[in-house]
Amino acid sequence: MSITALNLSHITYTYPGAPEPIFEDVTVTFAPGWTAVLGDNGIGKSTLMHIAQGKLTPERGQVSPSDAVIAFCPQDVAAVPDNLDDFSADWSPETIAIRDTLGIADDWPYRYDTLSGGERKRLQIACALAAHPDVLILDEPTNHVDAPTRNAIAQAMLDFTGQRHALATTAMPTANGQHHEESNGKETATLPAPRRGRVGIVVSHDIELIDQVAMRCACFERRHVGHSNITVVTMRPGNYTAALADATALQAGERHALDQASKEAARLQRESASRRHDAALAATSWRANRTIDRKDHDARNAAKLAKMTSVDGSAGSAQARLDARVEAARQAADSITVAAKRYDGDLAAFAGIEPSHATELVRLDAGVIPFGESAVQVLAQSSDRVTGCKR
Ligand SMILES: Nc1ncnc2c1ncn2[C@@H]1O[C@H](COP(=O)(O)OP(=O)(O)OP(=O)(O)O)[C@@H](O)[C@H]1O
Repeated sequence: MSITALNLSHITYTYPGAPEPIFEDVTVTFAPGWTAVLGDNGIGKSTLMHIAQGKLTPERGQVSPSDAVIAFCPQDVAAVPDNLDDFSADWSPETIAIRDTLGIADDWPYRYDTLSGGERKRLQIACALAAHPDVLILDEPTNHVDAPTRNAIAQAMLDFTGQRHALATTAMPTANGQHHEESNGKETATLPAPRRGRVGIVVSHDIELIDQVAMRCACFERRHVGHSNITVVTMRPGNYTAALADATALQAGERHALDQASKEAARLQRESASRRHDAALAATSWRANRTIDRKDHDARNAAKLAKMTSVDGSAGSAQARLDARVEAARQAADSITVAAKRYDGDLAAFAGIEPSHATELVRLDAGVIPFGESAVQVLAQSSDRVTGCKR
């Protein structure tokens, strides 16, 4: 069978006892050809692969098509392939081609326990390929293997999707001392389109492998939106190098957009606070006007102007409009998602702290603010004077 894609739609999953879901409403489509799954340790790559295979059932969401044949090759080389016996007896042309590409010696299926780690890995992958799945998931297939083995694995992966292409070759020794022509990984052509409706998914941190085989990268990322972090999966075209360039450019743009939106929200907030302050002063001045000397025309005119600009209805509605703009600007800033910061030991950079250039940090109305057993008293007409006092 051949499939058009493996679809994971609106997946939500929480491990039993975990305080929050590891995924919430995650949707990702794996098209034919190889997709590299990238992301930090512990972000949930293996978990999503278990959901794809049906080993874990999501609380919400579906995997389709439900009848796709999915083979999984685990990271652990100790895991003996389920179909090892079938493989040992399979001498079909397709399986012979797989044996040749991966340099599988005839006796290997009969002595799995005595094989080296790299040999077991090749045999595990050969068995998974020999099952002719619609979807093949490889979990870290090149951990602890040498360069010739990695290149043999890459070539077998490309054969699976019908994407073998011209690579320079080197001789790879097998356990029997035979020499086997294998790729040295130097690509001589760009990756051709897959010729079969077969989906390959490789979870890997091996940049060289990903650059050799991947048509696209499913990037698992923690994203900061509003006031929380969520896990999203972003599909980026191309191999690791292309996906990294894409992600870097996008992140720079997002950070810039967030900075601009945050600055605009802060500017409007300052303007709103300043107008409130002016309005409060004007109101005070208007009340004081009653006691201004009749002959002090300057003072009386200033007080009248203050009333007109601040305490009448139009000033009130202008303030309301400004407050609405402040709220809209805040919501705009909150809706921008950016890559969540990772803590690398630099607290100022992690928390986004930088010295303020403002001459005024806070302006408080006069009064007393309860503060635990103490209180903070703000003196009238002196926004720069704040004193602490016992209640
Ligand atoms: N059975 C489980 N019960 C509870 N939590 C689990 C279980 N299995 C995994 N986790 C947690 O889920 C998170 C994701 O794990 P997962 O193995 O999917 O990550 P990963 O991206 O594949 O990591 P790595 O790159 O290190 O292999 C981790 O924090 C892990 O501790």
